[in-house]
Amino acid sequence: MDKLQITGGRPLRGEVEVSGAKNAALPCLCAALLSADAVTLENVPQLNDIGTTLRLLRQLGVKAERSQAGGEPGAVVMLDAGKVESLEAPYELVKTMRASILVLGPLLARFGEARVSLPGGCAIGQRPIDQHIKGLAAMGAEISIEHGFVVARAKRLKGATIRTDMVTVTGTENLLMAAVLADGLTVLENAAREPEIVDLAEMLIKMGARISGHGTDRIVVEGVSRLHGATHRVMPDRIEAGTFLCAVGAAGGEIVLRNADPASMGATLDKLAEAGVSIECGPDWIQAGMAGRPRAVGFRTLEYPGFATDMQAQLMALNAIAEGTSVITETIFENRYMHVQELRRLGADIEIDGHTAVVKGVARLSGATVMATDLRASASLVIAGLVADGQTLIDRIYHLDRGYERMEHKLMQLGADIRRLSGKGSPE
Ligand SMILES: CC(=O)N[C@H]1[C@@H](OP(=O)(O)OP(=O)(O)OC[C@H]2O[C@@H](n3ccc(=O)[nH]c3=O)[C@H](O)[C@@H]2O)O[C@H](CO)[C@@H](O)[C@@H]1O
Ligand SMILES: C=C(OP(=O)(O)O)C(=O)O
Repeated sequence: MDKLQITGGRPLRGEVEVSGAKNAALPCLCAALLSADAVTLENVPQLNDIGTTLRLLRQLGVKAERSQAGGEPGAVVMLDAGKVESLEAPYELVKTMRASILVLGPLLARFGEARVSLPGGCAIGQRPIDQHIKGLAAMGAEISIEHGFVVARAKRLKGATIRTDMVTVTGTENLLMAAVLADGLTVLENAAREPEIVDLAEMLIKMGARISGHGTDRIVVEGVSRLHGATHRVMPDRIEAGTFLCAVGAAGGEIVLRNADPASMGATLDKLAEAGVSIECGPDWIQAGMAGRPRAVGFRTLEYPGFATDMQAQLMALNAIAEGTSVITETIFENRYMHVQELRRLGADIEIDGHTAVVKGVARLSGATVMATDLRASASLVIAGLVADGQTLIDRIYHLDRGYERMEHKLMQLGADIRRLSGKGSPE
């Protein structure tokens, strides 16, 4: 398994390109299943999760080709779901990536049947899919759990008013993709408002879907009988961008992020400004600088437009070396503090009490060997490693590779002393 070796203490200086958003690209790739015509996606990041999704789509019979656009960051992916041969998402692929559940809505809506392996629990929490199932059942699907698979059938889905018990991002995406081909009107109440939902809705609209209210908590969909092909550019990754901003806030220096979407990053930008990071934004760029230690900033994770749970670990790493004490509350996932014990190995002073973490900023961290436990936990260890004295070795970075494109190259470009040590053996 690959490891990252970081020698800390260098400020970050220079420019980097933000990649396309993983969490927008994944549903957009699955949306290609909704049409028999070809769909082209631009600005698709090169990530393990994208590779897994393409393998899954190919297994279903979708023709999927990716090519690097000349001079453009990100890749172009062409998808043709004209000849879907299988309606089953197998355990081997679903177990490595929960977002595989996003094929359920499109397969059921277009083909009247789908079998998707149950994703199971994962490091950051239980993450059940009961709301996806409840919503599809409300649209008339017969759903059962058989041999570890969700088996769903419906001759044609019927529009319905669905109010999910909590705000769920992939739940909203699955129901939205199911509703676009359903018979009649669907109203999604308590819908997620994340920018990635808006990106997906915009792609579906280009394919001929009739959707309004995306970006609010009430999405209205008027079903159509078929969708056509389209070309769509995936939005920039607000979590990757926020991770680089936390890195410069902790390590110091001055960076410019290109191909960013500051409009989708309000809560993160506000918190970093509160921490003392100087921030200037244009329509698609962010300049951020930091001299000296940041100030501690408390926060609660919330659904969009609140502070994203996917940024919690990275801002905690910044707080670990800040002046003062911060109180952090994780409200979305029940087990998203796995990075804390690893940050402690680097010298951080963090106490956990239930959903709350109290972080007493320390003046210095010291390099050590640590283990990545999930995607954003890995990113927080990278940030801490950039600040720590001496060498930090981060093991199990396959988690990082799920969601960050060429992270070590981008950090190297900014002057960090970081390198990948290739190891043998593939992760489970
Ligand atoms: C691929 C993708 O876009 N992943 C993101 C998505 O995950 P994901 O869509 O899986 O997260 P959800 O928004 O669904 O989860 C929110 C909360 O609702 C619970 N829940 C959800 C669905 C359900 O049927 N039942 C249920 O109880 C979850 O366990 C969690 O506690 O949103 C999360 C919250 O912003 C992000 O951290 C993930 O990066
Ligand atoms: C938790 C995340 O992703 P996923 O939902 O794919 O596990 C994430 O992107 O931080």
